[in-house]
Amino acid sequence: MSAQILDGKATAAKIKADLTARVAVLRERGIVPGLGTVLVGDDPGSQIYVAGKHRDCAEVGIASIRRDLPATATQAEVEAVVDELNAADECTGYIVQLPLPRHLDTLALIERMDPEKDADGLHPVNLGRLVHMVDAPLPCTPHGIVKLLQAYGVPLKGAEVVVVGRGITVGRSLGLLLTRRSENATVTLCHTGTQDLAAHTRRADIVVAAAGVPHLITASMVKPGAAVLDVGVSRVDGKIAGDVAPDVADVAGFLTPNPGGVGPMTRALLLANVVEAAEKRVREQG
Ligand SMILES: Nc1nc(=O)c2c([nH]1)NC[C@@H]1CN(c3ccc(C(=O)N[C@@H](CCC(=O)O)C(=O)O)cc3)C=[N+]21
Repeated sequence: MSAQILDGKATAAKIKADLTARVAVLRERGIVPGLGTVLVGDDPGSQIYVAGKHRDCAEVGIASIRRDLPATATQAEVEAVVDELNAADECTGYIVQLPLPRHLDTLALIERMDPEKDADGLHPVNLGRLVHMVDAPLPCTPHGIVKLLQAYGVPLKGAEVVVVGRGITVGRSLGLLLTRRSENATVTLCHTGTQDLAAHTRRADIVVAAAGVPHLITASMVKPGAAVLDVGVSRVDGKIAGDVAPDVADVAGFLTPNPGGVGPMTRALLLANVVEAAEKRVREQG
């Protein structure tokens, strides 16, 4: 038996086609959505991701605004760029690429962003809005995971979901999305302090591996037929290694490829946040 592939690339392409149409409507009204990226330093992985985001923008008609700073940039220098993008009308949403060099205060920079321009959905105000269940830009990877499961008809209502990894960008916020009334899943959040990880994952209908530990999830840890989503992006010997071991394909019912799974969905939902911010601006300013 082999798992059905949860094709993130194909699902992201459909989302981007819908966004392209919405951007065209905005452009007819004289509004051009613009995505800004703030990249500090020269980490090769981050360079590739940022380049990919600008390629996606070009594909759907979103304007690109790039701000690249050297690894030696001071807190004040990055803050000045954040202030500039907060004020820039042509920038409807932006991200500060993570991780930042260690001498910078990441939370202080995210808090300084205009929450209405937070394309990552990671500003404390927007995470708070998510807790309160009011409208806000959603964190892109968790949102992409929910959209991908829905696209393949994987049932969420009543499902037992085990999320592995408690990072802000994925694990911690995914539980908030999946436990909304509209999704109604039951979520267990596992982390490095979890006593018996396999005992949890074996009970799960859906396993989301977002720990950043290569091949952490193996076949013996997965219930036959379960959906397994691989969020890991470790680099081992220059190749991307996910959190899910290849033999999981023999027991899982649904599986994301990696690359080609969660990554492209993350990028598509980032664009969605930018388009939605532009549409919201139109609604509010007429
Ligand atoms: N402020 C911020 N927001 C982010 O969303 C953010 C970030 N910082 N820092 C780094 C992580 C990582 N991340 C990825 C997104 C897409 C792919 C992706 O599309 N990967 C391709 C493969 C690309 C390749 O070959 O490297 C795929 O999975 O098919 C990967 C990784 C977003 N992140």
